[in-house]
Parts: sequence; C-alpha cells; structure tokens
Amino acid sequence: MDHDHALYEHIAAKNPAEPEFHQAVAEVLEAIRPALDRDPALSAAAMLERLCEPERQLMFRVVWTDDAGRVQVNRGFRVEFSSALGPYKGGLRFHRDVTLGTVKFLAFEQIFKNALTGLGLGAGKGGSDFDPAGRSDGEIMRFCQAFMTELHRHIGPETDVPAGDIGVGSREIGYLFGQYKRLTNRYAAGTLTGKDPLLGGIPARPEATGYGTVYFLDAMLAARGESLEDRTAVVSGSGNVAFHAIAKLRALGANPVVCSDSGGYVHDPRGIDLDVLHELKVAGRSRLAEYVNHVPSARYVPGGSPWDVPAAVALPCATQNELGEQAALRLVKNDVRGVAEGANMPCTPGALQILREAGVAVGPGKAANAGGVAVSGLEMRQNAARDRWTFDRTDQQLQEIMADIHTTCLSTAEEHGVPGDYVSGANIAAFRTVAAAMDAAGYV
Ligand SMILES: NC(=O)C1=CN([C@@H]2O[C@H](COP(=O)(O)OP(=O)(O)OC[C@H]3O[C@@H](n4cnc5c(N)ncnc54)[C@H](OP(=O)(O)O)[C@@H]3O)[C@@H](O)[C@H]2O)C=CC1
Ligand SMILES: O=C(O)CCC(=O)C(=O)O
Repeated sequence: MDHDHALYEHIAAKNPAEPEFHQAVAEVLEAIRPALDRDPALSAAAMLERLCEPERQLMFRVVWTDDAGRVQVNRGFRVEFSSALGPYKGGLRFHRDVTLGTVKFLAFEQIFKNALTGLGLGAGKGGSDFDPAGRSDGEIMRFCQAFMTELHRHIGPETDVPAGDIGVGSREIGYLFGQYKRLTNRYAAGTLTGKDPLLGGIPARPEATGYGTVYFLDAMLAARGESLEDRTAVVSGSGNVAFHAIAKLRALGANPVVCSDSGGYVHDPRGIDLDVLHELKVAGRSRLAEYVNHVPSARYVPGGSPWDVPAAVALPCATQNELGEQAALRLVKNDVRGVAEGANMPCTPGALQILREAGVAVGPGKAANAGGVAVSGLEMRQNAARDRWTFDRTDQQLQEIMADIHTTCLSTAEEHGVPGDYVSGANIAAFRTVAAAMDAAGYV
C-alpha cells in the first residue's frame, strides 16, 4: 500500500461516518501528488498527517424556545481546522443535514481556498442541524442568540471569524453579532463578516461569491480564446451564490436559463427574470415552484436535474455532490465548455473525472468560489482600519483577486505538467503555501 493510500485509510478509520470529509481529503491527496513527487520535503515532518487533523473541533448543545413555547435542542459545531496562515476563517451553515463530518469537510476545503486568496486567512467552518425552513423571524433570532451564547467564547477578530453559508445570510449574522456584542461588551466588528453595512459590513459581500465564480469562469474561457457572450448558462440553486452568479452572467452577456432549489428546477429560455427571482428567493423566502406564476412561459420541473438542459456553461451553486456522473456525461454530450463550482464540492469525484477527461475547463470550488471569503478578508481589513469601502472599490479588488487566483492555478498546473488542469493547480498552489507556513512555524 503506498503512503497516500495508507494515510487515506488511516484518516477514514479515524474519522468514521464522515464520507464528505474522506472525499475532500482524497481529492487533495490525489491532486497534490505531482508536487510531492517533485519535492519530497513537502511531505516531511508528518506534514500531510498534521494538515488533515483539525487543530480543534467544538460540538455543543443549543437550546432555544420556539413560538409555541416548546423547548428545542440542536447541535452546534465549529471546526477550527488550520491557523497556519491567519485566524480561523469560514462560514456557518444552518441546515437540517449538517453533521460534524459536513462541517469538517467544509473547514478542510477552506484551508486551501483561503490560502489562494493571499489574504492571510486560516480556516474554519461551523453550523448547526437547525432547520430554518418555515421558522419565524423571532425563532431565527432566538436560535442565533442561543448558538452565540456558546460560540462567543471561541471567536474574535484575531482568533476565529465566522461568516455565512447555507441558511445564514446577513439577517442571521446580524443576530449573531448582536448577541456577541451583548455577551462580551465589545463592539468588535471584525469578529464576524457578512454583516449589514449598518453593523460594519462591507458593500458587495453578498454579491462576492456569485460574482467571483463568474469572474473565474470568464477567465477560464478567455484563456481558451472563448467568452461568455451569448452563451447559454445553467445554474443550480437559487440562494445567495446562485442569485448573484445569475446576475453577473447576465451582465457579462450570457443567458442564464435555469436555476433550482431542493424542490426542482425552472427553465426560462428567455433568461431567468432577476426581479422575480429576487422577490421569491432573496426578499421573500418562497419556493422556486412559484416562479411560473410570475412567468407563465417558463417551465418548472419538480425533482428534475438542472443539468438536463443543454448549455455552454454550468455553475453548480447549491450544495455538495449535487452533480454526479450521469449529469457530467450529459453536460459533455451537450458540449459544455466550462464548469465553475460556486458551491463547495458540488461535483462528485466521478463527475470531475468525466469533465476533466473530456477537456472541459473545470474551476474547482476552492478557487472559483473564493471570492466570498476574499471579500470577507477585505471586510476584516475595513473593520480593523475603521474604514468604509465603496461597492466599486470592493468589486474592483474582487476582480483582481479572482484574476490572480486564476493565473496562479493555471501557471501551477503548467509547472507540474498538467496544463489547463485547474483542480491540480488550485490544490498544489494552496498546499505549497500552507505547507511553507506550517514549516516556518515549527512542529505545531
Ligand atoms: N455564501 C457564501 O458566501 C458562500 C457559499 N458557498 C457555497 O455555495 C453553496 C450555496 O450557498 P448559499 O447560496 O450561500 O446558500 P443559500 O442558503 O443562500 O442557498 C442555498 C441554495 O441551495 C439549495 N440547496 C441547499 N441544499 C440543497 C440540497 N440538499 N439539494 C438541492 N438544493 C439544495 C437551496 O434550496 P432550498 O431553498 O430548497 O433549500 C438554495 O437554493 C453552498 O455549497 C455553500 O457552501 C461557497 C463560498 C461562499
Ligand atoms: O466569508 C467567509 O468567511 C466564508 C465563506 C465560506 O463559508 C466559504 O467560502 O465556503
């Protein structure tokens, strides 16, 4: 058994029932192999073993009361995976399916993503199995307050800086921040990012992940002499990332015709109507099925796969493992040119292999969706300097960061004999940075 395989087996056995974490580790071990072969010093001093073991993981009880006065109990998590490059940084996910394994895989991905931003960010992720669907504003607030009652002991601008993810937007961040302030008696704005600008949030953080994913996709196409102009796009999800990806695709001349939620997908050949989508999914908290009540010419396919609709570019922006092998084969058959992962690990390993072997430009989440955490890093700067950035300044910086990440991935892939392979390029470039910092800090 070679070392990578033995290490993988060891990690899988040590972290039972965490298949998503195993998957994320396997992808990294495979992708960085060319770098380890060139420079064995990179894996000396148990570097890989240390990298795959979280520095700290917290699991706690969250008790709150619902509107009927019933006592509810949820589980909270925060995995502080790596402080090699800076304070732990990463979002919080509130979703009924969240487990320790989910949070651990997300925190592990975050190590590499955050390294690519070049902003000096460590990595963490957290969340809860709390299901926000159908909960009132008061219930959301009470849950957030109960969650922060434990979490506040572990976070701070120099320690660990949470933000949003699935089920956590600026409303939840506001309630979490309010409770942090109340418990600590400190207006430490840099403790959380993704805040409303009234609480010290940076403009363009809501847009950043979706916009950044499209900037990355645009750069991948440009590197191949192609563009988004007049290209049909399919997007999965209809939340924060998907909505802003659709808006930016539109702005850059593409025609996004599909979006989805966990109930099914909408196909609107004239292009997704942003006003309707905003009203349904961003301002309101309705189901996507209602889209066709506003746009009768569109089609809603309950339980359908968005990847069935032919398109030149595909952006999975909902959740992990949402794009499998059958979907990848369909995308290839329909001559897809680029796939950019707005979500974290949305393509299964089999799907990734099919797309890469077919020569499709694939932007892995740790590179393509890094714009969100990058702008969070800018929000930390803004807060530390007690400054106020404008939307345009933030967006300009975001574009530069995404262009740099794209160049880094491309040149690293080229240097390691896998030209055009963004998955390898992203993992190797990030790993080299993190390994160098870990090496410099000694055996910790
Ligand atoms: N927010 C951010 O800044 C960043 C987010 N990401 C990643 O982007 C993805 C989307 O996050 P975000 O837009 O913030 O989250 P939101 O909560 O705003 O939206 C999530 C969307 O995904 C759909 N979805 C969630 N779970 C499932 C599922 N099991 N099957 C099908 N659809 C599902 C939701 O549908 P429904 O409403 O029906 O549940 C909703 O449309 C996640 O993978 C997240 O980790 C990555 C980088 C940064
Ligand atoms: O903005 C952040 O800190 C993290 C965003 C996030 O959770 C992610 O990149 O997946």
